Amino acid sequence: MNDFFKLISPTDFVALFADFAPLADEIVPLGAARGRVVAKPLTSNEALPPFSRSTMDGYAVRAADTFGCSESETALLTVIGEIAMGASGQAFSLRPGQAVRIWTGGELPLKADAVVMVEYTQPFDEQTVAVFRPVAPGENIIRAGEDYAPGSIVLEPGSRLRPQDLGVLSGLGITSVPVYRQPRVAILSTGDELVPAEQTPPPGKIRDINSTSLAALVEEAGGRPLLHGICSDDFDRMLAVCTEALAEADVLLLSGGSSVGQRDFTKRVFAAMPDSELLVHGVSVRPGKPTILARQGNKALFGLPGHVASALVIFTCFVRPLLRQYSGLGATLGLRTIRAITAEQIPSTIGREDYVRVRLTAREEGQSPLATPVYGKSGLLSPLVRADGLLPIGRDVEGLDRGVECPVLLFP
Ligand SMILES: Nc1nc2c(c(=O)[nH]1)N[C@H]1C(S)=C(S)[C@@H](COP(=O)(O)OP(=O)(O)OC[C@H]3O[C@@H](n4cnc5c(N)ncnc54)[C@H](O)[C@@H]3O)O[C@H]1N2
Ligand code: MOO
Repeated sequence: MNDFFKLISPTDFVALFADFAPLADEIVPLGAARGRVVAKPLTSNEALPPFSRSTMDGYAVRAADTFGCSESETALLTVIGEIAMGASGQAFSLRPGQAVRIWTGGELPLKADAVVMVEYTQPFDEQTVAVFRPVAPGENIIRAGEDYAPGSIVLEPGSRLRPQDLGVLSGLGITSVPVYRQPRVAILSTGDELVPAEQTPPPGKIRDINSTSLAALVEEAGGRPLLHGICSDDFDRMLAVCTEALAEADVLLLSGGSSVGQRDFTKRVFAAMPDSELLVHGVSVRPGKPTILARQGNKALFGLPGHVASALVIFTCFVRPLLRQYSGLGATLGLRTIRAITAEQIPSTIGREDYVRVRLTAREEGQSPLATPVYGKSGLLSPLVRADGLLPIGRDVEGLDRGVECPVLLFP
């Protein structure tokens, strides 16, 4: 009996990733840090903003001087000067009854606690401005340190850097960041029927699809794909190519090249690699049952099913969480999930977790979208192209009725 049938559950599969350590950290400049994952706490050494600033064009005032003023009873304030943009406001200190002309973003003068918008003022004479709407203390200003106080933690380890995060770091003068190294993922397609996508396949051959879709999936998940092309179904050749590819990588993805009996072939290649250990040979999911996982120290080797849709689903459910584990994000799917309603009855077989490809149709506002299954053999990609996400149906569930609520994992 071939040991395809020693199936591991998807949960047990993902649990294995806890034994893979996140990769070491490295320092990268801010310009190259988008999407990278922070490896150490980032703390502000200074206040942001560094000084109290006006958020409007107008007059910096002592708010109390404007209390009770109105259109019929204006407050008359003496204008003692103007703070040019980029000049320090500390050149002025307001005494009661005084104001200073200020622009959006300018540093407040000493003793000022609010800004009156220019629209609510009128010049009275050369040195006096009439204010006809009162302001409260703190109005129209951002206080020093209101964004971040000195010593506060700005980003915790495990944060994936988004544009707004990078903006804050640059505001604080943190121009390089410690981040986890990106996992390097060697991608190898195998099968004597495959030719590179640039070539016109002769009869009996097809173009390599998996290399391209897997490389894009790796990039999207924050890894760095290393393409190794196509390898023929030859044990010695494959052992040499896999060994060489893994030497430069953290993960090896080997897709196809081995139906049933020949699956042992991938297993034998992985087993023959120095210091390797076989962890999984078959997982109870559909599509993608004939999946192999081996490790070599902290490196992982995946034997992915050759069928194009199966390879994609297995990447999403298993390779992606491992890449996240290496990147410091934890072994999670990292996909957005939404609640949807099944548009029709969806059958499923007991014993295997089904990942049904579904298309979502919006309904009226406030209502969950409808999930319609897009059926198709796992050798076809068009169902995945038409689908918006995957609807997991548990191992012990026989199927879903029409009209039931279900979670849908959205494709990234
Ligand atoms: N008698 C049985 N046959 C098969 C079984 C089974 O249990 N008994 N399992 C089926 C299932 S399920 C899957 S999934 C596949 C597993 O396929 P392999 O991983 O062994 O890979 P291949 O046989 O090489 O490929 C299958 C299919 O995919 C095409 N392929 C492979 N690589 C690529 C690529 N890079 N780009 C495009 N297409 C690729 C290949 O030409 C085959 O058509 O086995 C079933 N068979
Ligand atoms: O398990 Mo296969 O991956 O159904 O096509």
